[in-house]
Amino acid sequence: MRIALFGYGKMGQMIEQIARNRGHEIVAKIDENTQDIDFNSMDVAIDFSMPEAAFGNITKCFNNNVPVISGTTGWLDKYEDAITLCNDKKGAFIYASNFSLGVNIFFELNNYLAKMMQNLPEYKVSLEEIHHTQKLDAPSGTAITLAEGVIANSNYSEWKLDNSSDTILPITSKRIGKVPGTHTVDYESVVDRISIKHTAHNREGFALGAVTAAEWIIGKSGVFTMRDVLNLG
Ligand SMILES: NC(=O)C1=CN([C@@H]2O[C@H](COP(=O)(O)OP(=O)(O)OC[C@H]3O[C@@H](n4cnc5c(N)ncnc54)[C@H](O)[C@@H]3O)[C@@H](O)[C@H]2O)C=CC1
Ligand SMILES: O=C(O)C1=N[C@H](C(=O)O)C[C@H](O)C1
Repeated sequence: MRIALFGYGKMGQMIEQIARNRGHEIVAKIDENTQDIDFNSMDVAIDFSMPEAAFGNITKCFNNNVPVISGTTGWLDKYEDAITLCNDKKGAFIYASNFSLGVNIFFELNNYLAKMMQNLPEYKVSLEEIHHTQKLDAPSGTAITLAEGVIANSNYSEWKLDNSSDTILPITSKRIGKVPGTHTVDYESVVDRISIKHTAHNREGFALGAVTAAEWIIGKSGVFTMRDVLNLG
């Protein structure tokens, strides 16, 4: 498979390593200075760039009939526009706030736990995410997906950073050293606490998930998620 990397930072470099080990070819490494892009040279694009760059990169790929795997976070105000364009162009698209197998299982667990806790108002929910100090967006995309999972299965109506009430689900973001990504969901009552936590030890899981998604999307058209790729039901 001929892969073009949109963004060749920490994640782009990790994806290159995993993709080569799986027998794929990296045909382009695109960054903010790239002038000419040969879209005919690629079978699939993987975008791990920056919040302000992601939508433009995705748009160019759809306009050139290239399937897109999108891992960049912090651009979701334009997500619906990306879906519309993908459908108009009969393209293929997967966005995931987190491509790792472990986090996608964690998402399922989070939804299940939220359903079980739905009618137990004595438990207050809160989310915490910890990442490295170079991270540009807060809260993390993963924390937003977790919050959306809780909200869909509870009486909370919205999430906010560092702000809570009976209807506002609080998210706390911490930036510490080189932490690859740690997410915790807490249910706290006066008598006890239930916590679920995912800790990434490195970036390999994110990169492997993105390459697996790229392998999976070849030959398909439509908008998909990691639930489809991982067959999580
Ligand atoms: N969905 C997931 O599983 C994961 C998502 N991420 C997200 O991926 C993104 C990238 O993360 P890192 O690699 O750690 O960041 P990074 O800062 O190390 O790399 C970003 C790269 O994007 C490049 N870039 C800037 N403008 C560009 C443009 N117009 N086109 C192409 N490239 C451009 C920069 O030159 C830089 O090298 C972030 O949004 C992060 O939150 C990170 C890890 C996992
Ligand atoms: O920027 C990162 O590093 C990460 N970003 C993603 C996010 O915002 O959730 C995924 C992962 O936690 C690492």
